[in-house]
Amino acid sequence: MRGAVERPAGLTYQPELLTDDEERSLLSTLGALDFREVRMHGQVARRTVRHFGFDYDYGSFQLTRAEALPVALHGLRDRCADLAGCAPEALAQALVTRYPPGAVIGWHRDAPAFGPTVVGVSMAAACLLRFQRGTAEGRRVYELELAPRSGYVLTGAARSSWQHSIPPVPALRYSVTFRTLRPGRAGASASAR
Ligand SMILES: O=C(O)CCC(=O)C(=O)O
Ligand SMILES: [Fe+2]
Repeated sequence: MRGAVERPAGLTYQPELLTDDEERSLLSTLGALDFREVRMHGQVARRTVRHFGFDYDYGSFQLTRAEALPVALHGLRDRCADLAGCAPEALAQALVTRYPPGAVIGWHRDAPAFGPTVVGVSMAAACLLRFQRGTAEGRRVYELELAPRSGYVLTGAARSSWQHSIPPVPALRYSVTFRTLRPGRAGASASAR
C-alpha cells in the first residue's frame, strides 16, 4: 500500500477479547448458520453473510428488519458493547460473515444508514484490515492484523472518513460485526418491521 502510514483516529484494537473456549463455542453456532450470498453490481462475492436485527438493501440503501439476534450470540454482543462503551441494545445490527480462503471485502466505508460505532470480532483465521484515506500526495494508509478472538471498534474518523478493506484471507475466517443505527432511525426502523 502506497501512502504515509497514519493510525486512524477512533480505531481501537483489543486482542483476546474472547477466550479459546468462547471462540470454539461461537464457531459451532456460526458454522450451523445458513449463510446467504452477497451480490454487488451483479457479481457474487466469495464471502457469504447473515444479518440479524436489520438487513441492508444495497439497491435502495434502506435498512429493513431482519430476524432477531440468536440467543447464543447475546453474550458476544454484551462483550462488544463493553468494548465500545455503549448499551448492548444500541448494537442493533449484527452481520456474520464467512470468508472462505481467498475471500475479500473491497474498499468501503460502512453505510451512512448505520450509526457512529462499528464493532468487529474475528474468529478462526487471522486477516489484515487495511485503511486508506486521501489521494495522491495526501494518501494515508494503515494496516492492522486481526488475530482470531480479537475485537476492534471503529468510531470517529476511522468510521466516517477512512475506508477499510480486507485482502484475501489465508484460511477460513468468520467475523461478527455489530453496528449502531444512525440517530433518528428508531421510528423508521419500527415502521419497517
Ligand atoms: O470482516 C470484518 O471484520 C469486516 C467486515 C466489514 O468491513 C463489513 O462488513 O463492513
Ligand atoms: Fe466495513
